[in-house]
Amino acid sequence: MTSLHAQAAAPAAASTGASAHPVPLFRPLDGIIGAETDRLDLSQPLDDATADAVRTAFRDHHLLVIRNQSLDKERMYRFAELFGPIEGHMIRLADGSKWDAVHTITNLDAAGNPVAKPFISSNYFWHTDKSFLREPSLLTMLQAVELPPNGGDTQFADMTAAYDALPEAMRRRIDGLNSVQSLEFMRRYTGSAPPTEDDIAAAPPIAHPLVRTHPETGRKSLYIGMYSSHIEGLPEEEGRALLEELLEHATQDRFVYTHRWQHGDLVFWDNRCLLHRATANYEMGKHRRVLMRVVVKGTVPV
Ligand SMILES: O=C(O)CCC(=O)C(=O)O
Ligand SMILES: [Fe+2]
Repeated sequence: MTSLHAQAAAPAAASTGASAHPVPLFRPLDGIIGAETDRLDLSQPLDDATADAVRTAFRDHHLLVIRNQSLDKERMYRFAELFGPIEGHMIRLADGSKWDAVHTITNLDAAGNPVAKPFISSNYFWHTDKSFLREPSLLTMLQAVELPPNGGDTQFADMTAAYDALPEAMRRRIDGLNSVQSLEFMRRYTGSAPPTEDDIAAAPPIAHPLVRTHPETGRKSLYIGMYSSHIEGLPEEEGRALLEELLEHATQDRFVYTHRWQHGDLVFWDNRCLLHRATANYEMGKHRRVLMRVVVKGTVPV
């Protein structure tokens, strides 16, 4: 938590005079996770030291908020690339086309009018992006483009803290178990349209560790959410009950940070150790909510 403050030099762009104790680039948010800064301008490429400071802050805080940005697709893509290769998308739009690497998520219909039920309604359930893939998403980045006057928050839950807070007996019970992640299950669970045969063929159900070790911090966290269908080797009902119990535990208020979007916010988070969900706390059929989105590809969970 504190290593960033000890190590990071103030970025050149932000230094306003020599100081023996440079002000840290990011300051922690007043929640369980996350840090923010208003001292970066991502419209220009970052120098190496600043890029390193941002990556270190990401490792330490798992969720970063960079205020006052207005990036085009190209700049957002370039910034996200500092964290790894950019993920392609399998989701098809109504006209058969696929999402661009940098795409938008909105509550707007094809004519640009707000609709009460947005295109991806499963985003309102706790999840970690693409956990049904062999190599699930590492980092998801959103930039506010249009916001409702109030609400439209995004929530994040800290799966490392949730794991640490489990009773010893439960940790012993779940260490070493695998959960099966399934797109088809998720669509049923969230009441969304069933996937096509092609979608299922491209992403058949896959087992991932229920307790995942973060490749950079070495810390264990729960790897659960709406794609988690059942537990390998357990009767289906027992596995479901366990998954529901863990999800309920892990999404208690004490593990959750609610991001109240401000104009100009660029927010990105670590899917390896956080769950997230959109919230429907605004008048969806009346106000526009548009966010730009890009995702960094991850590796096989261990
Ligand atoms: O709309 C939101 O607040 C979150 C959407 C989401 O789940 C995502 O971008 O992966
Ligand atoms: Fe998501």
